[in-house]
Amino acid sequence: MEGVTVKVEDAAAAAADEPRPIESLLDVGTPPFLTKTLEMVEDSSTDSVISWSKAKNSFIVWDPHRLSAAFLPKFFKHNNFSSFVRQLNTYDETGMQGFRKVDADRWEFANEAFLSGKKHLLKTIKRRRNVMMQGMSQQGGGGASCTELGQYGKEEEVERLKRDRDVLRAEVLKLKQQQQSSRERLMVIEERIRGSERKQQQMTSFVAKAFGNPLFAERVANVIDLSCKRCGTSSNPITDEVLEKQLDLAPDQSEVEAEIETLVSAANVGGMGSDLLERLLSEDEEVGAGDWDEELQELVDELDFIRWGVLCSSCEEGFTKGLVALYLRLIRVRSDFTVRTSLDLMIKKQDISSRDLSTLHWSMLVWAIMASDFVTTEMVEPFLVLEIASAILAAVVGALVYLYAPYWGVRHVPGPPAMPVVGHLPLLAEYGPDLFSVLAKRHGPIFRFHMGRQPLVIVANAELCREVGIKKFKYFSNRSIPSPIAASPLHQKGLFFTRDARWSTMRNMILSLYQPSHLATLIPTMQDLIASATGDLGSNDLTFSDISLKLATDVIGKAAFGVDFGLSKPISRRHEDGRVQEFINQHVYSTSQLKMDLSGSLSIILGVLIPILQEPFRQILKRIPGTMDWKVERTNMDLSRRLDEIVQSRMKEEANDDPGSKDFLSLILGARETEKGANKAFTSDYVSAVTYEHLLAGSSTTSFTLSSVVYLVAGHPDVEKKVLEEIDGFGPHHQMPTAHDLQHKFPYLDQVIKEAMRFYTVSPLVARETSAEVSIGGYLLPKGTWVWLALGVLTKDPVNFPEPEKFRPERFDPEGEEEKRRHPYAYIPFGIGPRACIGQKFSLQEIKLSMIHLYRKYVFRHSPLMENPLQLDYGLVLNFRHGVKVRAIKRDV
Ligand code: HEM
Repeated sequence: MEGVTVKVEDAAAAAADEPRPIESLLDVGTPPFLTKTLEMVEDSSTDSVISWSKAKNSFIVWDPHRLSAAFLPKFFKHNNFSSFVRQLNTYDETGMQGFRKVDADRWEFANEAFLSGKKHLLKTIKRRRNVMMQGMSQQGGGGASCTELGQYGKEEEVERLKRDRDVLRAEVLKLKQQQQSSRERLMVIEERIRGSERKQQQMTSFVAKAFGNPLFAERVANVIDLSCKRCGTSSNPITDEVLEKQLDLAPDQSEVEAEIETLVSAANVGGMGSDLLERLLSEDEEVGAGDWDEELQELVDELDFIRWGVLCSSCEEGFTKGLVALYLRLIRVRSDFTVRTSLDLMIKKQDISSRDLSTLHWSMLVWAIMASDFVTTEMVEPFLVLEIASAILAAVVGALVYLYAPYWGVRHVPGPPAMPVVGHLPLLAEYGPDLFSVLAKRHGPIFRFHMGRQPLVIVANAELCREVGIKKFKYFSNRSIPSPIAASPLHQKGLFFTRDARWSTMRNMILSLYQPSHLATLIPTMQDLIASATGDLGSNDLTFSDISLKLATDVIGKAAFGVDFGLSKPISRRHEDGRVQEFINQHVYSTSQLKMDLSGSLSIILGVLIPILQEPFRQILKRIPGTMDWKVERTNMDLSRRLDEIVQSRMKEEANDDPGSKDFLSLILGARETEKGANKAFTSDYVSAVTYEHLLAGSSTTSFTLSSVVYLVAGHPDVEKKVLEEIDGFGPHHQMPTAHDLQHKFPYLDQVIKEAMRFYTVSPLVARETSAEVSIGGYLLPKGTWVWLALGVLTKDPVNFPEPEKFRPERFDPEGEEEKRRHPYAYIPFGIGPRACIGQKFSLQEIKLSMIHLYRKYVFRHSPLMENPLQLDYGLVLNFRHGVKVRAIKRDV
């Protein structure tokens, strides 16, 4: 650190900031207080209250109360007599210019310079120098004062001390701030020095290597004979003595340090140079041409070795050789900042001003050596090989750190050994969704699963789910964003993936649209669509899951957008235009890309394996026609455009006060205007995304659930019998149930639906992400950990669901023992806590209505074309791989 000086950037400003002694703050010329007091005493109208003594060399306060009430406010803007006395007291009564309390029995004060008609003398009266010390001694009872320490004195002292304390506090604060900023500056400088030292070490080790090479040494020896080839001038002033120094091959640490010391002190001669060096060293500061005058020249002269480099300045060749000699010399002395300074100087002198100095700094070494006669490529090669090898090593270490960093934070959580890059994905391919039950059995209720590089902490226990979803919700209020979604802004802007404050504003607003009263108004629309979809199922084998998907899409299309997609109508009755069909095609394509395995687009796969590559690759691939990324991008763009069109035209309708249809979109646009803060959160792109999300979240989940009910009931005649009894028992088949009926008159359907959702949990994993470090199940999870709740494991746990592989709706009978015994959060197919599914009631209403319609007309049997056991696809939600194939048998009723 020796020889390093800290530059004061702005002396004036710094001086202004400097703390000043309290005395100087008090030294303010003739105090207004004295002037006003004199005025008050002089004023003959106040004589009954305050007046001169007979001798006119002291004044007497005859009536302190009246003085406080009538005159102090007028002259001093307060009515506090004690304050007035205190002010007098701040003028040193023991000094020549002080106030004395003349008479112990009355308020009479005197001062040599406080005389009638002698206003000009007032400025000679000075305030006491050390008010605080005086105050303290008074407190201790010592010292004389003009104030009697009675009623006024003590209060007075307290007030004064308070004020003094405040002044001191402000001073201390200021000093602290200055100390802090000095400390910060020091840290910056230390960091720079460390950086310089690092570079110097690298350079030294290179030079040591170069000089260790006999060929190099030999070439250096030739320096003596070198002369400039072009102009013939002897460019080499290097004497034997200098050469000896240069060939001192193993630079001794202490010698090098000594050289640096010499250099720095040379630069500092007479206080000159150090500031300049500082400024040259500073990366933030540009040194203008005007700064390069005498001072610099002096510095150059002192750093005499620089002359070696510029001796042959008559031609470029000479310059190059001189430069190389200089450079080698400079890097040997390990003074990096000197190298910079000198190079800058050299370049300035040779007028190569346009070069980028910072780039030059490193490349200069290689360039200079290659361009010179001193060094051959063979000499440099080992150095380059070393460089390349270190670069490769650094890259490998970097890659390993990148790949394993997320794992490191959760390494204590148990889990099976993970393969590099792909993690546990091969296990998922082998076991399918059952994998998590298998892992829970092996590793307990909380374990690690690596989706590619990303570790997930899987929670497979009802109580822990309650902890994550409800008790510690504030740490888990957001969802982690998986790779397929990270690639799609359209999907990210829905409620599902929005975060923090925006999420809560959006959620509160949407929730208000899901009031039971609004859901009840949707019943007739749902019934129309269901009747149309299930009107004629024929008697052939059919893929029921396709029918239910069309139906669910139509229902949600109508409820969300007010658009009749008409997918479930017979083709002859569809009045769809090409645009609707195109929209649906795009929707289906976009949805089918959201897979969690390795079958998505290349950028999505990369997102799973090496997330850092996902976005760059997506950007490239989406521009290459024919790639899956290109198709996804186009589809999503088209989809967004169409959604925007729908939103824009609906906005216009709203603006025109056109009542239109009261679908979700209209309601949300209306609420946007009325609810506080909603307009900000719900910009039109978010409105599009949330509306579209309904289509996404509402269609495949509902359709999957309805299909699994039909599939499971078809395989369980006893259940089917009870279902039919309940539906038939409700009333004549033309009687449509109301919202109230749906809630209270179909208890067995409730149980069947619940059991089907338990049997095939459409969303077996629910995602969360920690927003701060938090402990779950005894494991401390760092901020940003992906924590997923394994709803699918809970529903297959025999502790909560005995004989879980059996389809038995009665286990949900509210009167049954099993239901009563079960942990309240063992069955959560719609999620848990404030982030649970928003569409739960909507979809249950739709499923129940569909069942009533279907089973009034048909019963179903498994088609022989149906595989056994049923195969599932594992995407963002579960799907039937080959669909649910059944045969509809018309009921004879
Ligand atoms: C059987 C049908 C459905 C099932 C099984 C289901 C399941 C789920 C699950 C498990 C979650 C995550 C909950 C959590 O993280 O705790 C969720 C969230 C969500 N669901 Fe559903 N869902 C269904 C139908 C619907 C429908 C019909 C809609 C729309 C009308 C919908 C809209 C949403 C939305 C917007 C969220 C995100 C809520 C938020 O983050 O605040 N879902 N759903």
